[in-house]
Amino acid sequence: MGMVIDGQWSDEDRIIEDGAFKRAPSLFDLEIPREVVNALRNESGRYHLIASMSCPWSQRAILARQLKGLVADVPLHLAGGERIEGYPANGGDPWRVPGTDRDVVHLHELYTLSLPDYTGRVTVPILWDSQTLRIVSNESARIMRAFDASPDPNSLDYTLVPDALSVAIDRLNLQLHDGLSNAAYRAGFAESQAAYDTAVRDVFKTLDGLETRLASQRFLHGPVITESDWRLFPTLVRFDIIYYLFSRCTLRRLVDYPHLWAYARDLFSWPGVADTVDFDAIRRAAYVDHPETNPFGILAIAPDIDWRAPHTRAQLGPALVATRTGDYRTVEPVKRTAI
Ligand SMILES: N[C@@H](CCC(=O)N[C@@H](CS)C(=O)NCC(=O)O)C(=O)O
Repeated sequence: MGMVIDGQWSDEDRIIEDGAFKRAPSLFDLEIPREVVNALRNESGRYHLIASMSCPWSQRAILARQLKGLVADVPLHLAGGERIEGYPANGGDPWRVPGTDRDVVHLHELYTLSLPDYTGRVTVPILWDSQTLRIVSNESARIMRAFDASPDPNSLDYTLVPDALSVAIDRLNLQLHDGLSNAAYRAGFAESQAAYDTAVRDVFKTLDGLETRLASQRFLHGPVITESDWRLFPTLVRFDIIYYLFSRCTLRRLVDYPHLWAYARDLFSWPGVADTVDFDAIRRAAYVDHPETNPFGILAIAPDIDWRAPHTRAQLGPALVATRTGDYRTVEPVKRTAI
């Protein structure tokens, strides 16, 4: 896939160790300061989200932007297309860097504009400051938290990380990352049987645990929807179309888990959420953009499943959100504008 070393693009990769895929830490991974959180709305148009519809980590940021009503204030730019020198910024065409009169073709140029001697991977999502011309963050978890912390003046101002649940949310997020969301990539990119075996075991152990958990409660932490749910959702969306086959997670499909599958459709039906899902982009990026694992670029047919089928989860109780003052309210859906 390639990376940037001392400010220069290199086709070298440092992501496999002993046959196992190791996700590199994000370099721009500091807590996003309060001034930035406040400026997201107060200085509308200053911060830009660069993301890809195929990428689950990007989808987390896109979801938070959508759910927290930041669509008009934080413009979204979609990167994607054939990976030559990593992600193209605009499908291979020139792309004007927000805040400059400079055009770039590859996303790595944004990284080196921000940090000329950058060494690391060139990943999405990116939160870009068009005033200082710096990457504020390239870590979806940080971006989600910053978007969540921005009070929404046009809707019920709820938080996805209520104080009373924050420890449980952090703990579960970590388990879901290690045991499922990242494990699906460990399975897919494994270069040894042992690495694959470990990863795929983690994936299904985690899915089995989620199925039990969601049999008796509407969301991961009970009746209230939280960040953990929205971090899990992009992984579930991708399961049957890419992780099952492309990543060889072939023990079971999402649709084989009745509670988890209904839960995923419940989240999909949330206002604005379907707009964050591009099934075709997800499939194409996996099958066509990875010639090392799929040399003929043959696009597997999409499974015949209906994400809009009724989900019946309301029988477990109403969906609640947590206000910043700590009480719970039933959700009044707000129709969000398209992304
Ligand atoms: N820790 C990052 C991971 C982001 C990430 O790995 N994104 C993938 C796309 S799904 C990427 O940009 N990969 C390109 C590469 O590693 O070269 C986050 O959650 O924001």
